Amino acid sequence: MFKVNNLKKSVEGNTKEVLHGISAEFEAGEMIGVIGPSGSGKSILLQCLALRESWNDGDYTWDGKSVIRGGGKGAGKFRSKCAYLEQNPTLNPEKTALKNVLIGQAGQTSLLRRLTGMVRSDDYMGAMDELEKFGLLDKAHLKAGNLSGGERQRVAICRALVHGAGFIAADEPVIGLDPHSADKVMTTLKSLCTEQGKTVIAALPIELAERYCTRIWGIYDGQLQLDVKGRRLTGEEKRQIDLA
Ligand SMILES: Nc1ncnc2c1ncn2[C@@H]1O[C@H](COP(=O)(O)OP(=O)(O)OP(=O)(O)O)[C@@H](O)[C@H]1O
Repeated sequence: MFKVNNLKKSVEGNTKEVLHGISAEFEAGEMIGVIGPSGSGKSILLQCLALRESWNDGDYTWDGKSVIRGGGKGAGKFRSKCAYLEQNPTLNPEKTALKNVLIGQAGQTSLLRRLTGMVRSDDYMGAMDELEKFGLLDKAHLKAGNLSGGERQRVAICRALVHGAGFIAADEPVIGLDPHSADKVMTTLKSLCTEQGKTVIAALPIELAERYCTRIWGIYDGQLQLDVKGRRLTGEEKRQIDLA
């Protein structure tokens, strides 16, 4: 179980608090859609939960173990189990999809590996297996720069999994994609939860959160205003987070 208690985060030299004490518990296998108006704190919350940002106050535990009490970046073994997917994944456009998967993401794999690109043959097989699972085998040897947006996002998901992510925070992972590609990415994320017991927390438009997620968090002004099962939200619920 993951538990976050009274998480507070300030920016601009700690002069502006943007998360005002978020508390929640969630389980492995959940797919949580985070919705809320622009500037409400969705991205920064995801970055804290994926240990890409430090926070100022509050505890965060995984199965009762403190990730870093009182906030902090770089919680070693925990950090390598989390992946953070950005809107436009940072793949090296000059390297193949396979190589991008193998080398890994900053924060999840060592700098040495990313600089030298050195990998073992087991890793190669693992990466090819993962690419195949997501229907990307025929793209493995294409340069990432020549892939579509949806394919790039799915390569980034493969990369996260190959490097051991059990927890994936995704910041608007389908923004700018056509509906078909968006559906493929969302289905991929959902299958990680239902079939592999991974945990996904994604900032999403309401309609996608309602359609794909098992749970919905509504953020308004740095606070968790809404925490409900994944379903169509009522007008009143949308009004609570100013999305009516
Ligand atoms: N590095 C930073 N420096 C200063 N302010 C920041 C920083 N990061 C975030 N903020 C502020 O924190 C608040 C929350 O930002 P965040 O990006 O988390 O919002 P969001 O809900 O993801 O918005 P959007 O939907 O537009 O992406 C905003 O007021 C934003 O301006």
